[in-house]
Amino acid sequence: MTRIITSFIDGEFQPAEGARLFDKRSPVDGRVIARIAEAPQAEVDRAVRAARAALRGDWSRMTVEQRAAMLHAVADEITRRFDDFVAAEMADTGQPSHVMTHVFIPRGAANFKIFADVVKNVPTESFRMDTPDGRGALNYAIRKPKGVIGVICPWNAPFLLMTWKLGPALACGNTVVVKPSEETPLTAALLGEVMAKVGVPKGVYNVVNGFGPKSTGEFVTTHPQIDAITFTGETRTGTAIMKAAAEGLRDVSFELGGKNAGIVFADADFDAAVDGIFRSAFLNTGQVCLGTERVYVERPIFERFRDALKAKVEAVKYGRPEDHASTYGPLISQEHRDKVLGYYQRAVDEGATVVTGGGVPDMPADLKGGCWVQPTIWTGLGDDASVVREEIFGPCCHLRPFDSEDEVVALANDNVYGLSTTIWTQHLARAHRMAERIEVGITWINAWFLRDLRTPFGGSKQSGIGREGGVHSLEFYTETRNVCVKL
Ligand SMILES: O=C(O)C(=O)/C=C/C=C/O
Repeated sequence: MTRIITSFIDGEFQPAEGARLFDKRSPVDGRVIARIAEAPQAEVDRAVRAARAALRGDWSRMTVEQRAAMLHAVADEITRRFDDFVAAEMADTGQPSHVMTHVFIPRGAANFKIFADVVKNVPTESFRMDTPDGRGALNYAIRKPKGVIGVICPWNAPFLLMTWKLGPALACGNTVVVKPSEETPLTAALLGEVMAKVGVPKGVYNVVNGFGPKSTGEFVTTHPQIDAITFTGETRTGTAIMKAAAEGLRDVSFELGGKNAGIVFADADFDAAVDGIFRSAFLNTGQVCLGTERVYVERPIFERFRDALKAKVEAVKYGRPEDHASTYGPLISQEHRDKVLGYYQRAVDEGATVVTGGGVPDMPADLKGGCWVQPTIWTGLGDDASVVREEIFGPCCHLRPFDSEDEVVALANDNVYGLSTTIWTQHLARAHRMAERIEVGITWINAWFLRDLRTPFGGSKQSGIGREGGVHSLEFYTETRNVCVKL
């Protein structure tokens, strides 16, 4: 019997009777692994009303300490059900177990803990002012929840990215209506079980599944009782959400697309740089917004680096995620696979040298229905080639030699996106100079995807709006009010 996932509203999963169901297929082999209830407008409205009612209920009467303790309890329950979350995310995404157990799922608990601790320790400001009568006045700021937050989640790191938004949203006393990607509904549903188990007041956490335009996503972002919208995903979708948010003047927090540069200088720790660029280009089958799709290598080591990266790519092990020997998974869907293969073809049409990959692997019969593509490396393209400029969001990268710091800074900045960069050099001063000059939100030096959750995180240019992380998240998830008392 195929599992049915329904909306989670006001602390309960909704009945499936009468719901319009759509298939969730495994990216590994194409099998239907669940049927998902698409939430119509009326159900989204019920979810928003439940979230609004919860704002005025027990949740709003909790002290910061009580709310923080409850979020720690959520984190502990996630940890207790760690294997269930790993299994659900593997089923949804097809990504190998080590990616889940070492990278994505541990962040679920961490994202709740960090913000439970931030809200307990963050100061608010106060100013004592002098007045003509000599008696003065006292100003102090207070932070209030923003209200009902619409959380629109992506499919590439579903649980990590959903909880990255839920942690601060709930820690600040808001309530949420979550719309997972239609590709990856399982962990959001599982989190509903956790919220109920922990005793998070009904209506604080609500989940409605469905699609984007003219479906659940649009119903959430256009709902007049949604006070703010946070979204991680493609820039084009972000633009549409921002237009919807303008009606009613709702605030937005966006982490959007990227065309991130990897930069390797000849003095880099060679093996570390090869490993780092390999991870940044091919982890999660290249489906990471922070991932590297264009690699600039200082000319003296270009061929050696190209050959070393090629060897690592050709050593990946395709396979089912639950098979611990697997080191490489499928793309999320046939639609996305077609998009990536379209870029593979365009690269060849534009004259690329295909160093490795460029097509579809010959999979065993039981996996032929999956969304598999070969990890791919190109060289030889001009700086205006589409695979050098446009976000592909797949397991591919273009390598280009460079000769100077100024040249590679100009190359890295020559893009509409500005999310992240990973730079490999042992020249300390140069590393800091580069970090100053490259127009991105996050720069890693001799590292990639190394995350301190207290730091400001977000994109420049068309890679996003706002910064989340540590105290920075409070700017979006609270309203700051000033009180001035005449003494
Ligand atoms: O590490 C994070 O907090 C985060 O947002 C990662 C984003 C990955 C996007 O694909």
